Amino acid sequence: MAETAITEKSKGNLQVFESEEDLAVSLAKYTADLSAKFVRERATFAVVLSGGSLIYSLRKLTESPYLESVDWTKWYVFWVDERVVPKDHRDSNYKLAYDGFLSKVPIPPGNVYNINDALYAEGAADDYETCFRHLVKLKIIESAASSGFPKFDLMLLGMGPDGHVASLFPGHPLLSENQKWVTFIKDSLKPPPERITCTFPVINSSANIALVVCGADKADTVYRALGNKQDSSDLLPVQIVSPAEGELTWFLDKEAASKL
Ligand SMILES: O=C1O[C@H](COP(=O)(O)O)[C@@H](O)[C@H](O)[C@H]1O
Repeated sequence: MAETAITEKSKGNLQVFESEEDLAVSLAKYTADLSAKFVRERATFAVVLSGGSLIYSLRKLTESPYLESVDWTKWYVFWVDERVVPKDHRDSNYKLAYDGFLSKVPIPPGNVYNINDALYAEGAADDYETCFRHLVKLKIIESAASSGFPKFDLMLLGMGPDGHVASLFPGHPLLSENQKWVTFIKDSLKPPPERITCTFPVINSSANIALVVCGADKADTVYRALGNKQDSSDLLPVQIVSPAEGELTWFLDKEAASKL
């Protein structure tokens, strides 16, 4: 394993890998270890997925030894964001995750909570929030003691080259949404324009967040987020990721970290 650096920063734990392949190996172990911990402690593991390149980086989890050793029956799966398209559409984050991850591991289908693709954006966001509230009552999702927002065990986030996370884009008014758990956007600059997204209070209530970022096209944004020169005005979405009571771990390949 060619891990080049592990350092502690106020911005979270930073892990930089020689290659995306090494990153994927480490991400699988990190996720499997958290799964074992939460299954031991509370008999469930509530995991939130992103779309995009993150799904490819989860591939090692679908292989030995994790395919056999992870207690997949205890997993509950959610999405941090989804595009308002049918779930068999090529832009669907559900389809991406199903094809690249979920179809390869024995998670009970009833534990997979995709966003309702039969509803318009507003309705789908409300419906997903209602689903979260129900599962918090059932204690499948924990509740953050201080805020009452849902506290997922693990949130696996990607980051776009512009610094967006989930469907929370730079400069968008939704960055300051502080009441809703799930909301919608109809003017995403990255297509498709209509999306559903968890809000920052939900993201930042997570017990663990992994920010998984690969590729030279993201190096400038990673530098802006993690480099020494910090500008607190006009924060990028990725700079707002800061779990209040949880742990943030950055998984970077060396291209993404090349400007640090
Ligand atoms: O549109 C989206 O983009 C981000 C980042 O994707 P990536 O391919 O650059 O890693 C993704 O995390 C998000 O879920 C997705 O809807």
